[in-house]
Amino acid sequence: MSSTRFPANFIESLNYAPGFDAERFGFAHQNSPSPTTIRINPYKPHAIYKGVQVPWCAEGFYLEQRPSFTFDPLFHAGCYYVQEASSMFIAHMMQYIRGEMDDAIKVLDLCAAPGGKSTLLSSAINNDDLLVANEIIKTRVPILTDNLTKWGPSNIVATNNDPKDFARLKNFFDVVLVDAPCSGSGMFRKDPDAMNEWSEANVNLCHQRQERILADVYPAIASEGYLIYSTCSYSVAENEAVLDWLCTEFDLETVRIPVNKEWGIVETQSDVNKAYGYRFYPDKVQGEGLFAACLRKAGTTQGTSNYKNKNTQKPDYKSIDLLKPYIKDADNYYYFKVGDDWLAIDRMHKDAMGIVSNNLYVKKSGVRLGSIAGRDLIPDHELALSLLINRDAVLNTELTREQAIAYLRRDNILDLDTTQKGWSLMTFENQPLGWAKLLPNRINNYYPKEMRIMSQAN
Ligand SMILES: C[S@@+](CC[C@H](N)C(=O)[O-])C[C@H]1O[C@@H](n2cnc3c(N)ncnc32)[C@H](O)[C@@H]1O
Repeated sequence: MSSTRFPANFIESLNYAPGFDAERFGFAHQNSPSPTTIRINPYKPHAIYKGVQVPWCAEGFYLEQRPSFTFDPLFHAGCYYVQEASSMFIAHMMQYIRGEMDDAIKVLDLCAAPGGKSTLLSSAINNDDLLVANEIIKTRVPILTDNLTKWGPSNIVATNNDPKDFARLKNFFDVVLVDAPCSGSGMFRKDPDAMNEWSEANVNLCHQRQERILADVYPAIASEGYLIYSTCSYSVAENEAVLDWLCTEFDLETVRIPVNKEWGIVETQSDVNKAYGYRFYPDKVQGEGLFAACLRKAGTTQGTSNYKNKNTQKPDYKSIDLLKPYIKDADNYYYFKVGDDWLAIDRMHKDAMGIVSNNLYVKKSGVRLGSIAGRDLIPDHELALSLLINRDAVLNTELTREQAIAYLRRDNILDLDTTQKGWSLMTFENQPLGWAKLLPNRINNYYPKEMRIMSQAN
């Protein structure tokens, strides 16, 4: 048996990492393949195949095989997200701390693309809560917003900002998740190419960047609010050492998260401040490498509620009345315009969204409904996949699997027997995929070009 070739000094560098067992760790990398896991969307219930449950996440499941997700219409409908099992532990942390807070909360996912943890946080919070999902790298924002669109809720705002911009929102967020960019050793089994990037020097650079990101966002955490910090690195420098630095530099105290011993998670404490952290090793859990920790900000910080918020849009009741039939519980939403398009967000999030959009670069807020031409709504893709759509107000056309794949490729849909005319939701197993316009002798496919299936294999 040949052994996995880890980068030079990698194994030695982990000798003091809590719970690290070089032999078992090497064996797991050589002999046990990465499990395939999905997390189902609780807002889009569907009888999809569910395997064995991920111990720390009620919505996570191990699959026996890796199917072709690209050619599963339910994947495109947002019925589930393909996510590595250890990462789902953030849902367990979020549920625990959500239980400690009574009122509606505002949550920030600071390093959010492609959106795995944003969709996970979205499932762990209430409708009264607001999630802001931020990504610094502009080219990574579309994948984030596409995944949020597919997931469906309307209580999410996506932004494209540098962490330092969040200093403008002092004491604004009750929970901040920093899923930090890291040296990536936790992904070595799943993605062996990641080993080429690893070096001790890079671990140190990552450590410095992690401190910078955390220092930048710290002012945005509310008094008595929570910071969840996670990496997919095994290195102490990127994990426990960062906790020690946080506890020394800022008014933060450790939060111990209850974990079941049988889950195989290693609970650690940092050297100096004894801050709790949770380590995942592939030889101890069915999942990849992860580190996660939770800290709480002391309740003494003086905040300001004097945020920049100049929301001056006057309501256009004629247009809003035209939109309302398309929306379930339509009076619960605030309707506003961006360019020609109408958007809707839960009424209780109007002020918070106003503050966010006056201070940050917003790329998506609530649900984009579409534009109004004459007395008709030209519906947006976001509306089709959202949870707020009133499906009784529009046509619904059910597709076979082959037709659904053709639709998702933006090909012609063959053998579609329909006498109905107008805008229609195209559905597969009753789950909306997007819009098409049914015309007397053809169908116009409005599935977004940039989201279409490109791959030819099926
Ligand atoms: C570990 S990934 C996030 C994965 C994501 N949370 C998920 O679960 O799908 C780290 C993210 O941080 C972003 N990032 C890179 N450099 C950054 C910086 N200096 N400040 C903030 N975010 C950064 C990356 O673009 C990347 O999207």
